[in-house]
Amino acid sequence: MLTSTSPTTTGTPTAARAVDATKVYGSGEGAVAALDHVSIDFEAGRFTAIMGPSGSGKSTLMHTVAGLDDLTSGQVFIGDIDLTTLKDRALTALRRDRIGFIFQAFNLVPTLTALENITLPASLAGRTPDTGWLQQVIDTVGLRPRLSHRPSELSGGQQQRVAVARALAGQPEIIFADEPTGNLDSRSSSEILTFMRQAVRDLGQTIVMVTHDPVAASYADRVVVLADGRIVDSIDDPTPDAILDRMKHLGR
Ligand SMILES: Nc1ncnc2c1ncn2[C@@H]1O[C@H](COP(=O)(O)OP(=O)(O)OP(=O)(O)O)[C@@H](O)[C@H]1O
Repeated sequence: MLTSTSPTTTGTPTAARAVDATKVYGSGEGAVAALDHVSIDFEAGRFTAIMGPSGSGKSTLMHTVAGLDDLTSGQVFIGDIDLTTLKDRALTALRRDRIGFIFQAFNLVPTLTALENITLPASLAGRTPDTGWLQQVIDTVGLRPRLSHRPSELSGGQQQRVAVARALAGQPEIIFADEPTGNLDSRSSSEILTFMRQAVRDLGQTIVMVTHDPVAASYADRVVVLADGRIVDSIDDPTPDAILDRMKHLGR
């Protein structure tokens, strides 16, 4: 894991970065700059939250850095690889081999067991997951007693734990999580966020998470705040109060 990260000027390896990234939707008078010359490093082995008002460009930033959408100008890197130079097939392979995803809707396959769902990406890629690692992930997310259950036999929180384990199982260089607790009650949310936190602390995982929730964001090492397609703030070791306070200063 984390083999091809590149050092920043501060010496901290970055798992992903955007350089002068701009994304414009539409043209002429109707053009919207969803990202407006954004440059940011996502450091390896850290948990970063992306916050900002609705329409500020959070999803666009995540989707372009994850290679799910292209930029109008600028560059995005996963490790040392400039995604803007890759053709579709290479991009698909890179997403499959090096990136993990967790979505708000858990996106599990209903006919497969929890264990089969966890190992599905590796199976599709023709790989056998590292057994020791898989066991560690299963224990980290506390799923051992539920491995033979199908998604319909699991609570929402348990289903999202399966999705977290699925993302972790392939030892991706970086995991992108899009509102991963948006569909969960507060208890399940705090469980999932605790697992994500643990994965960063104990397993060295890199996670980037989009969220609207200051409590969810407070589990991160750093919160990056977007407004109108630009990065307007960055908060280290955030607390919910500190985040709320800084968001208030955005005047929204
Ligand atoms: N496919 C699209 N076509 C046109 N405009 C788009 C498209 N996708 C996003 N936008 C616009 O780009 C801007 C940023 O959208 P984005 O979804 O990245 O914001 P967001 O911060 O994730 O919002 P939310 O919190 O509501 O999900 C918005 O003004 C949005 O309307």
